[in-house]
Amino acid sequence: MEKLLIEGGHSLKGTVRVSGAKNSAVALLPASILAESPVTIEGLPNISDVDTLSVLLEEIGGTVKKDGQDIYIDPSNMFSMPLPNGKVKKLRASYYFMGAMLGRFKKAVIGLPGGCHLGPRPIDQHIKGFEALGAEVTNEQGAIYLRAEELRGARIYLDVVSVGATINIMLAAVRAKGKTLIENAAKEPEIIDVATLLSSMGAKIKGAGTDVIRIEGVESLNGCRHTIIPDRIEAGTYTIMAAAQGDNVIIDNVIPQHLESLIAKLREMGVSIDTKDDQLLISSSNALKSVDIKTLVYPGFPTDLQQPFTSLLTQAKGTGVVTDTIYSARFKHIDELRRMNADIKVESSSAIVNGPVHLEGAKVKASDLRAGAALVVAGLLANGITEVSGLEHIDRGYEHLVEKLQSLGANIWREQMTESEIEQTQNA
Ligand SMILES: CC(=O)N[C@H]1[C@@H](OP(=O)(O)OP(=O)(O)OC[C@H]2O[C@@H](n3ccc(=O)[nH]c3=O)[C@H](O)[C@@H]2O)O[C@H](CO)[C@@H](O)[C@@H]1O
Ligand SMILES: C=C(OP(=O)(O)O)C(=O)O
Repeated sequence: MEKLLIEGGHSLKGTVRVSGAKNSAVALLPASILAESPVTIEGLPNISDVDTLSVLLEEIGGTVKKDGQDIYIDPSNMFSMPLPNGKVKKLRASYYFMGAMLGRFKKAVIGLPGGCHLGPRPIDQHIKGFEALGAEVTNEQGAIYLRAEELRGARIYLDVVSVGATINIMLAAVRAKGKTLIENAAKEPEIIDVATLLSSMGAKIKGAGTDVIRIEGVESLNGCRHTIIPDRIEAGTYTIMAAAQGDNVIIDNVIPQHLESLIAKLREMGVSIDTKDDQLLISSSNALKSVDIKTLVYPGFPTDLQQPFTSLLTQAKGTGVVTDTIYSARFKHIDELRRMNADIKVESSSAIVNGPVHLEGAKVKASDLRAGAALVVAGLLANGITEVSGLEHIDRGYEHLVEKLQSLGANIWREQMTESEIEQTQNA
């Protein structure tokens, strides 16, 4: 087991290239199950969630070959094997196996998903959608059983705007008989990316990226080649790091429109950001002013950037209130930031951040993926050395974090943990 060490205070300068989007990748890979000939996905990030899903695709009979950042999946010999436990529990997105296997095989047994502990992560809207399409869904000892004689198109209104439910229902509905309407659908760019892959496979989908998606089911889907979109959350994380500690940083391979809410908030704080076709240029920031943020569904401020943004707010003058309306308990990073001298308190679903403070290096633990990103932002700013454990969370979503930050001039490295350190973090 490794830990991350960061010596704070070094400015960041130069160009960092953003990888393919984790939250697209985790849906595109299960979507390949629906094809009956090979699918190639280009530009996948090298992260552990992609590795876990690749192994799951092999477990159900797929042939998976990785070639750098591209992946070739031959789904022709896949079958509906139950996946009740094990790797399924390692990540949230294993729930996309439900929609994809239901679509192709009309049956699936999938364990309840894992992923970051952000408070309750219900899947009632996914199940409501599957049932509307004609599936019988039961929960037996922690696994979801889905069966259908046939899937029939339906009109499905989502009670909450959910990325996961929108994608999962799309995956099943592309193979249902007739027309499906998903109303109050989520509009995140990752949904458009999955719809683009499915359309290249022969699916008939209109309206992805709006709140009404229309799908006309087809008899079969074929293989195709697809290039993934850049990761807006990784891009946003480096943009926040550049705002915190940068001296002319270029974020390359971005779709700037995907980050409008973040860019607007950073500008409001006094950060100078220029946008080009596929780049963001962040000049060195002077005194930062506090702002309030509220996480919302896209195109609102993303919940996944709330945690790293909180670390930046510790450097701003005044009081900033961070409210998470998507995951109201996504504040496990706050105690760790306090260890580093941050002045933050949590009240209900908000964190109240007073700044500016001098952060101090400390031994801290990443409780989840973006909490880890928040601690790295803080470590880059802090006096002395910050040690971050819980790297397995960060590795789920950030490709080559250490190398990318080193190339920008950060003093950051990984070290093996001793037996007693491992014991301490496990008991913490
Ligand atoms: C809308 C939103 O910001 N979604 C984020 C959410 O997606 P993720 O797919 O995890 O969450 P959803 O978009 O599905 O859920 C949004 C909200 O709806 C609730 N819900 C969801 C499904 C359901 O069946 N019932 C239900 O009540 C969730 O508890 C949550 O409060 O986390 C991902 C990982 O951090 C992010 O990349 C997504 O951008
Ligand atoms: C919480 C996240 O991932 P997951 O939903 O896969 O746990 C995330 O991407 O910030």
